[in-house]
Amino acid sequence: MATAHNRAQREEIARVVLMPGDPLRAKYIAEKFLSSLVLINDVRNMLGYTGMYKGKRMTVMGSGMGCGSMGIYSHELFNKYDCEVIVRAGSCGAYAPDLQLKEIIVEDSCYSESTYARTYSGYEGSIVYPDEELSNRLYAQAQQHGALCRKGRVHTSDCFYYKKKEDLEDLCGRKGCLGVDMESFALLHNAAVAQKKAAVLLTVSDHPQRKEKLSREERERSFDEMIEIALDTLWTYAE
Ligand SMILES: O=P(O)(O)O[C@H]1O[C@H](CO)[C@@H](O)[C@H]1O
Ligand SMILES: O=c1cc[nH]c(=O)[nH]1
Repeated sequence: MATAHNRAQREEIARVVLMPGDPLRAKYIAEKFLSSLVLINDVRNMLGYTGMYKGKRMTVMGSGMGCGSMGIYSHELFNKYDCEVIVRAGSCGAYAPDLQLKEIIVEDSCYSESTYARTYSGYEGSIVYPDEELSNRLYAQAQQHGALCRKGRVHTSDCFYYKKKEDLEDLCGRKGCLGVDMESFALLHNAAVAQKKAAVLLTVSDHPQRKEKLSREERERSFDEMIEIALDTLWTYAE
C-alpha cells in the first residue's frame, strides 16, 4: 500500500508502535532493543523499524518535530496501517521549578493553543487526554523500574524558540503544565478521533529557569530508562 510519507506495506508495521521525535533515536532504539530488525521506512529519512522485543513484534518510528509532522505519521499509522497503540517517548522542557533533568513525565493530559485539532477534526477544546489505561500502565511500569517519574499535564507548543517570553505563571501555575513538548497534542487528538490508544512519556532535557540542558548526544542516546518503560508497557499490548 505505502503512502506519500511511508514506504512500508501494511503487514510490515506492528499493531503497537513506539514513536520518538528523532528518527536517529528510533534507529538507536531499534538497534539496541529489538532483534530480527527490518528497516520499514526511510522516506524523508523518517526511519522506522519493525522487530522483536522480548518475543513480541513492535515497530519503532520517528515522528519528526511539531504537530504537523506527528499529525501526518500518526494519522497514517492509525488510519492506513491499522495500528492500535502508539506511545510517544520524547524530550521536553521543564516549567515546574522542582523538575530534575532526566526526570520522566507520564502525561495525564495535554494543553495546547495549537490550531491542529480544530483544523483536523473541528475539535474546539484546548485539552486532550491519553488513553487512561495505557497511561496508568506506563506510570506503573515507571515505578517498577524505580524511575524518577511524575504524572501530569504537559503543554504542546508550536514554537521551540520564542521572541515573546513564555508566561510561566499562566502555563505552569494556572494551567498546571509541568513542562513543554511539541507533538503530544496532535498524537493524543489523532488517537481519540481514530478511537485508538495513545499516551506520552517524556524525559526532561531542558530546564531554562535553572539554565540546565542535556547535550545533543544525550538527547539521542541517554533515554534508555524511558525507552525500556515504554517498550515494557507496549509489550503488554503486543501480539
Ligand atoms: O525529543 P523529541 O521527541 O523530538 O521531542 C522534543 O524535542 C524537539 C525539540 O528539540 C521537539 O520535537 C520536542 O517535542
Ligand atoms: O519542546 C521542547 C522539547 C525540549 N525542550 C524544550 O524546551 N522544548
